[in-house]
Amino acid sequence: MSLSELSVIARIRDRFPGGRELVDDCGAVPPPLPGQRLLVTTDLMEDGQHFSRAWHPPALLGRKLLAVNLSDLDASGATFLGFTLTLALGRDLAPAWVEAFLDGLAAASHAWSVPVLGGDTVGRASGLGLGITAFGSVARWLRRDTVEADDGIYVDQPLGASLRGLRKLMAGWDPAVPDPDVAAHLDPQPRLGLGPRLAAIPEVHACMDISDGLSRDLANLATASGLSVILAPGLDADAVEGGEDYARCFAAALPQAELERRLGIPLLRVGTAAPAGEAPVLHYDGGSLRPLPDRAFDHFAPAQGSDDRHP
Ligand SMILES: Nc1ncnc2c1ncn2[C@@H]1O[C@H](COP(=O)(O)OP(=O)(O)O)[C@@H](O)[C@H]1O
Ligand SMILES: Cc1ncc(C[n+]2csc(CCOP(=O)(O)OP(=O)(O)O)c2C)c(N)n1
Ligand SMILES: [Mg+2]
Repeated sequence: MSLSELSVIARIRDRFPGGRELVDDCGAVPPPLPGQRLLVTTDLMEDGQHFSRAWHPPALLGRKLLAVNLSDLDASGATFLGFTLTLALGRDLAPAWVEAFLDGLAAASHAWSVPVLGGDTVGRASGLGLGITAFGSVARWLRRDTVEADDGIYVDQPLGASLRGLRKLMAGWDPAVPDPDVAAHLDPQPRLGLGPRLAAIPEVHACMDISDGLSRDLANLATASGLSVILAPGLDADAVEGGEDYARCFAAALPQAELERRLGIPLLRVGTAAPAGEAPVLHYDGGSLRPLPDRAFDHFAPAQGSDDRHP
């Protein structure tokens, strides 16, 4: 394949579920299931900002691009209807890189049974911007703004591995050498399907996915819901700073053991909701409750791709 707008679109038509329908100015979003609502989410990934081409195998990057978008839909309780794909491709990209990226993304869209509905392909001088907008159907929308005081806040998988993987890659780790942290960063595995199961439990009041890290995402839940979250004791620094873990993070008024029994998976308690206090997230520091600083990745910090972006 030579790199051209037509060759990229031809490969998408050939390889993706729904690809054969890409013949018009517009695509059609499948209707939500009867009685359900249509949800939409968008995430953009930029070279140097969300990933580095220097270490990210292209097929895994394609898979991660879809995974992070479906993770948002799933955390809202939705099942997947389809997605659009926007590609801004630097003229210096090797055609083989683009092929591998598209093949990884196509394999993921087959695996998660979610068709491509449309998109756009443009060139740019250099660099790479990758965008997906994904649509879903939801019976009960699990939102960020419906946490209730005294809810326990839980996640469905350990946090911090992706950040450790990123640090290793920045320090020169060879991505071909197997490592669980590096794998968590390059190829995150959100537990897709858990969101709708959580939505079916009335005592689960709210849910979101962990993309920015607990220190920011618990604040997102707390602020949206007009209360504070008290961080659970005993979490390590990587779990609190974290980011890109793509765990489901949910608020529930049921004991942990009962939730684990119903869901059939172990959970990690990360906090407790309380009436609004001094800050959105509070933690125990030497016996007293203090505001938890925001340790999330800063998109607008000046240093490109260095650790200074984590304040
Ligand atoms: N440029 C934008 N235009 C409109 N809405 C936006 C824009 N950027 C973010 N949002 C909205 O702001 C909210 C928070 O965004 P974000 O923190 O990126 O969510 P997430 O972590 O789930 O991707 C979401 O409702 C998102 O749709
Ligand atoms: C080269 C590189 N630098 C830094 C990071 C770390 N990083 C980039 S974006 C991000 C947070 C999540 O991205 P964002 O676009 O804010 O996702 P959203 O909350 O919109 O889902 C993190 C931890 C990375 N993955 N790769
Ligand atoms: Mg976003």
